[in-house]
Amino acid sequence: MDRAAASRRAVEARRARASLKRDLSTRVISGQEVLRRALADPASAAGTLRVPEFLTSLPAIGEGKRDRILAELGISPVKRLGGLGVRQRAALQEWLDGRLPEPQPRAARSRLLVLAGPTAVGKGTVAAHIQEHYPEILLSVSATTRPPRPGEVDGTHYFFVDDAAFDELVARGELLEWATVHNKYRYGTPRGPIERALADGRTVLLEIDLQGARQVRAAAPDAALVFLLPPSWDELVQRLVGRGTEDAEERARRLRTARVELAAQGEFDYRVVNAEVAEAAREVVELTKASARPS
Ligand SMILES: Nc1ncnc2c1ncn2[C@@H]1O[C@H](COP(=O)(O)OP(=O)(O)OP(=O)(O)O)[C@@H](O)[C@H]1O
Ligand SMILES: Nc1nc2c(ncn2[C@@H]2O[C@H](COP(=O)(O)O)[C@@H](O)[C@H]2O)c(=O)[nH]1
Repeated sequence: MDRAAASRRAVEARRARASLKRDLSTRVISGQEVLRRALADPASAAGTLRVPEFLTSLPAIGEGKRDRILAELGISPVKRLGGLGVRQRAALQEWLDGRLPEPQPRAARSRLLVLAGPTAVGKGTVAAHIQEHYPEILLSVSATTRPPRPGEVDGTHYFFVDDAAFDELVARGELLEWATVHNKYRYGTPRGPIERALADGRTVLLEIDLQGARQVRAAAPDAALVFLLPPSWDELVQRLVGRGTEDAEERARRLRTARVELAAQGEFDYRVVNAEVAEAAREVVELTKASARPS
């Protein structure tokens, strides 16, 4: 293999291990399953994961605890999961089996998932990707008083309504949550389709702003809140400008809100970086899969 190919493979392997560690820490995958994969294929992402990294990716294990476990099991910190000897594997397996079950994350008890994040981070793009590639998940269609952008279709992207119609939706209690976003237009989540989908056992995704996410948390404490992050602030600005749908004044207004939203990311159950749309969508969907598990 030439040097370039070897370096590409090394980058891919690092990415696969990072993704596995994320899945472990969010309990999308169990430690037992990772160990099983490592033993089945020592060259896989699981097999090439170092034992200390594996341990600290497990919920509630910090560096101190990790070092005590390694000493207790007699495993050297340089060992990879796929390179463990028979006795070490057995010791690690026994230790994993003996761990108290972790409390399930919030998502594991809910099928209502909220996707929020600053303007232009890609919420709509990621949500659209999910709608196209994972049709089993219902993407809620919001009502808004904002006028449609070119190409936006009533009933598909939003229900575009005037102020009087929005007032009626609020008065009749037909919205699960609503907010004035960026201090300008009102947006709200119609309650009916969500309640019907949840009653049918479907998972529902809401793409809404921070104020709405807080209201959903209050109304449905089991809902899982996911915050979508940009790779950097500059990239966020670039995406907003590149989208080309707002004038300079509106962009400035949205970026002011973005700073407030970014400061609130700690309120969310999960954070997903949208560097690449399909990968971010996959991460969100993994959370919805966890959410579909019976508690
Ligand atoms: N991973 C990505 N890499 C590069 N560009 C992206 C990525 N995700 C989204 N974009 C682009 O960024 C722009 C903003 O995306 P989008 O409209 O989905 O953001 P949003 O979070 O829904 O914004 P808003 O809250 O303002 O409605 C779009 O032009 C989209 O194509
Ligand atoms: N609270 C709610 N916020 C919503 C809802 N639908 C969309 N949004 C958020 O509004 C902004 C702006 O959207 P845009 O389409 O004008 O760019 C964005 O943050 C959306 O997430 C809703 O039903 N409730």
